[in-house]
Amino acid sequence: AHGWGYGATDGPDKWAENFPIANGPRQSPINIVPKEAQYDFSLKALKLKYDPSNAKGILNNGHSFQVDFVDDTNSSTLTGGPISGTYRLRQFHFHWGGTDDRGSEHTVNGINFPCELHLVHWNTKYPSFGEAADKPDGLAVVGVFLKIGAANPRLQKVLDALDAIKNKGKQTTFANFDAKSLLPGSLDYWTYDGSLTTPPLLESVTWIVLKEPISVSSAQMVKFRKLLFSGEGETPCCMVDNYRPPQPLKGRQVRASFK
Ligand SMILES: NS(=O)(=O)c1ccc(C(=O)NCc2ccccc2F)cc1
Ligand SMILES: [Zn+2]
Repeated sequence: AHGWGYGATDGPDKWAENFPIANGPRQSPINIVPKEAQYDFSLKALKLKYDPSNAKGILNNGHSFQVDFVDDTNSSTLTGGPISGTYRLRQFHFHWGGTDDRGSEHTVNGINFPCELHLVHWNTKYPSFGEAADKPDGLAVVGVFLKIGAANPRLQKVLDALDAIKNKGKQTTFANFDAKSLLPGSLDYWTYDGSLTTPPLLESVTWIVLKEPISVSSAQMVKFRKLLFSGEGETPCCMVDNYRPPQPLKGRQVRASFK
């Protein structure tokens, strides 16, 4: 079966067996080298318009947890930046490590952050997320690094919901959440053409990685790590290290929206 995970037998080094695109030309994540990123004056400012009332639920999908949004109207959208047209917010989720020294998917000059937030959007030129997910311009994901520091009050509502979704497959309602509150002060970004960082690893993502991290405390990271990959009644397996390591750039250009 297409069971994949992050363990020794089903982790990133094994994904190419069922998903050969894992060795494709535009895989994600990557290591970002700021000095090698080209400043592009034609890149527009990111415009993120999120309606808190679109938040629907929070789900443990066995690989991460995600907050899902109602995406049947253009009330929560991403425009501007490197993309053309309008992309709708579908969900956000995180990747994190077993300790504070690792966990992010993208790295900067080889540095890992303890956690990375992904806000997933799909191009409304296609009728649905599923239709957009395998098109070269189908998806746009905004990546935000989390850096150990002061506790982040904006994360607290998300973290407090995790006790209710400890096991794979559990979900609960999650209403009235402003995803914009998770963004840093600056929307300066790096951008490059990439892929989903989990199977099916589709090469359909315009990546937009913000330069400025948001804060998270060590105590808050402990809460992420209380989640389980495993389902109820299965041998408990802590949900940690659910990140893919950086992939070969294969000649791609990383552009910067800032000097
Ligand atoms: N870590 S990330 O790159 O931001 C990422 C974002 C979304 C997905 C996803 O939706 N997978 C399920 C899926 C894939 C394709 C079609 C339909 C799906 F539901 C996977 C990875
Ligand atoms: Zn992700």
